[in-house]
Amino acid sequence: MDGSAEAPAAGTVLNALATGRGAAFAIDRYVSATVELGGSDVTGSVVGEPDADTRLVERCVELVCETYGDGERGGHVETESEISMAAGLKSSSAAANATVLATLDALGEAEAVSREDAALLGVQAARDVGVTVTGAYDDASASMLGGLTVTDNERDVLLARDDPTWDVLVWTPDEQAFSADADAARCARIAPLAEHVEELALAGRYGLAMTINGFAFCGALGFSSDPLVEAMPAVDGVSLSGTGPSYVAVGERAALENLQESWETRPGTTFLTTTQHDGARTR
Ligand SMILES: Nc1ncnc2c1ncn2[C@@H]1O[C@H](COP(=O)(O)OP(=O)(O)OP(=O)(O)O)[C@@H](O)[C@H]1O
Ligand SMILES: O=C(O)C1=C[C@@H](O)[C@@H](O)[C@H](O)C1
Repeated sequence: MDGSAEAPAAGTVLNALATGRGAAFAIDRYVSATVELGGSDVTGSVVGEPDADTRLVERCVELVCETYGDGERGGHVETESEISMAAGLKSSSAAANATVLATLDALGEAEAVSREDAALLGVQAARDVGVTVTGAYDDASASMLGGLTVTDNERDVLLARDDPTWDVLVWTPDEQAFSADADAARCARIAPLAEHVEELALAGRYGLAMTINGFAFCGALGFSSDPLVEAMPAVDGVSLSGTGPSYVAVGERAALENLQESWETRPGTTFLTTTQHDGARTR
């Protein structure tokens, strides 16, 4: 009983740590998962990361087997990622989505379960193992469904989904920032700005929404706003992604290539990609 799947990473339009409402968009970089069911224990590994914390993906396998299985209890999950962990690019949501779909694939149930329900199992797993503040259904839904989603993470409700087509530039500094360690109390102080970002996003003004989000959350979480100022006004939108440390900019390819020359003088890595519209899939 084997299964495999992949799910895209994502960037942020609105960080949900201020109000519980967030927005994210899928990008064309992937986390893949392969699952072999059997035995009585669930184990996990991450290719190239022998010390990685695998509790999230193991919990995903357990929850899928409990919910949709026929008595299966054990198995092994291995993930492989094109993006760094704890970089703000939603690798946890993508790993959870890929693992949930791969486990459903192994059970022969991948087509019988809605993508929203599959994403919600990953959200539950993330809450169970404590790697999220709000549950991050914004990140999980963008990765599972593709495109851009706006969600209420307190009620786990999808408020809107859209398909903007952008080129995307990402800069990931040489550091990690785990979402669960973010200062949620400081984020709550900027709630009026987050409410404004949400209104803009629900009105389809994604670029301005994400740029205001960027300045607000750089302030709240202690990241530099210099990369945002450098990016404006040539791009459609630019923000800190998630709880950092990555920054994402969206817009026209030529403007992003110019910005890449400036961002890549900083320590870390940059890459150009695009929005992704199809979401997670079995392989
Ligand atoms: N590729 C992966 N494979 C397995 N587990 C992963 C993977 N990526 C993330 N995780 C799990 O998610 C945990 C928390 O990740 P974290 O939320 O900090 O990262 P992120 O999703 O990259 O960041 P953000 O939510 O800011 O985008 C990790 O400690 C790990 O347990
Ligand atoms: O852990 C969380 O709840 C979150 C983490 C970040 O990715 C945020 O961007 C997201 O909106 C919520």
